[in-house]
Amino acid sequence: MAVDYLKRGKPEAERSEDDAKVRAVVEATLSEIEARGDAAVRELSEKFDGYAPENFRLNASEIEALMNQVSGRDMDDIKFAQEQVRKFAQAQRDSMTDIEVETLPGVILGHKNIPVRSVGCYVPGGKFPMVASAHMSVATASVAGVPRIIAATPPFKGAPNPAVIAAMHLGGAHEIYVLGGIQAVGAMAIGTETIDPVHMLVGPGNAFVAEAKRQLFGRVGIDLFAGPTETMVIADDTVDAEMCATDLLGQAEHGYNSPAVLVTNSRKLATETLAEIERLLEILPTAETARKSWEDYGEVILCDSYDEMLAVADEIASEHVQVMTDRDDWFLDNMTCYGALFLGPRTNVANGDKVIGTNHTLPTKKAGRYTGGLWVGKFLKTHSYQKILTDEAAAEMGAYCSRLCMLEGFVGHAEQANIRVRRYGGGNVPYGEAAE
Ligand SMILES: NC(=O)c1ccc[n+]([C@@H]2O[C@H](COP(=O)([O-])OP(=O)(O)OC[C@H]3O[C@@H](n4cnc5c(N)ncnc54)[C@H](O)[C@@H]3O)[C@@H](O)[C@H]2O)c1
Ligand SMILES: [Zn+2]
Repeated sequence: MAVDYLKRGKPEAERSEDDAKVRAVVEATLSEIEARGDAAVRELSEKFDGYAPENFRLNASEIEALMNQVSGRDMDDIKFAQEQVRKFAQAQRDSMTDIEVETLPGVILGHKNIPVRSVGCYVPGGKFPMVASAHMSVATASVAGVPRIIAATPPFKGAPNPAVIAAMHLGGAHEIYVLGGIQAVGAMAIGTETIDPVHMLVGPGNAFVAEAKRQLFGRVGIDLFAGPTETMVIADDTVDAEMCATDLLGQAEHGYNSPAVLVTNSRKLATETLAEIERLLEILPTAETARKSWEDYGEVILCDSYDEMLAVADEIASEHVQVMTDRDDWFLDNMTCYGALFLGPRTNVANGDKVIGTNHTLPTKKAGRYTGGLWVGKFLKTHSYQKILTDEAAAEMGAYCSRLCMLEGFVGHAEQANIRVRRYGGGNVPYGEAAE
């Protein structure tokens, strides 16, 4: 490919070194929680968040008091956003049907969608109190019909954040814990003296949270690998540098490690965007983190053609992909690896993050190659079942089954089939006489 990097981020080797450090911290911390439960959780919360109240779980009157601190306007905005998330989640839920089909006469196969019985929703809150993450996990779990929804978020500046707690409560959380990071996801998945373990963890978070979920996978289910935010802008000459720079920095501000990548076929747009980013970094109040992310992870990739832009974008598999070209729907039709697409200059990633109704918990670190984001379907387990209704079907399926079992040498398996051929088919077992 003839792509030209006008700006490159840190080399891959340095990125994997950072990952290895995080892996080691997470492993040690999870073992602590496993070994010492609540005591370890308390020490970790004190160490990382300077927070160690008598109870990490908020009681009903604490929740009410916090909700009372949220202004009417903020409350209405939170309700509006949750309504959009619920509407789309409900439409997606309605698209998933239980099925039952007769594949052969008398042979019935089906599947049922069953909600996970308990989930732990992590709502990030280290740098920013991420109110919207509560809609994405808690409200969506509630649309799925999860009977026990617990939610955790770190204290923000030393105390529970009223708007985040309000969103968790309105979203339908049954238990709310003010706990962050590895100790939050560890406690919810492993369980402690005071927290009943859940069956599945969901929600985004920083590198520590995402890695902790990854290490806990197997013991519990997880939604997906949703770590530090990534964004990509695919643009041509139909948009200007101010729009592209704004969209890149708008997501780079998440933290010190959020990749923002411009993929374009216009050298003019590429160079102007580089200059525009420098200009905006002088005035953006969150420039400190945005600049660090941009310097370490920002990239500007110049391509020769739209096909090449598509190939580069699929290879990177960015979490958010904002497309602003003369053929946005062509990208929708042809892109295969990404978290979510934001199509056309009127759309933007912040809409998706906060309000439009699609889920903002999305795959990072190339996880978009094998999964989409969190959605109502992730809270549902699809289980199959089968039944044979007639003697004829039992005998016919049994004959095939018996021979196929013996093909693999499974005599005990074959007997399961044979006994049914004898009882319901009235005939000889398929390998019967010869084998006896
Ligand atoms: N992929 C997605 O869908 C998505 C969506 C929204 C947000 N995000 C990401 O969520 C993240 C939020 O990060 P945040 O840090 O603001 O909040 P966070 O709640 O994820 O993490 C805060 C916690 O991290 C722990 N922590 C901090 N430094 C630590 C250290 N050195 N060792 C161990 N633990 C440590 C602390 O316990 C603290 O409570 C951002 O990276 C953002 O990009 C991702
Ligand atoms: Zn964002």
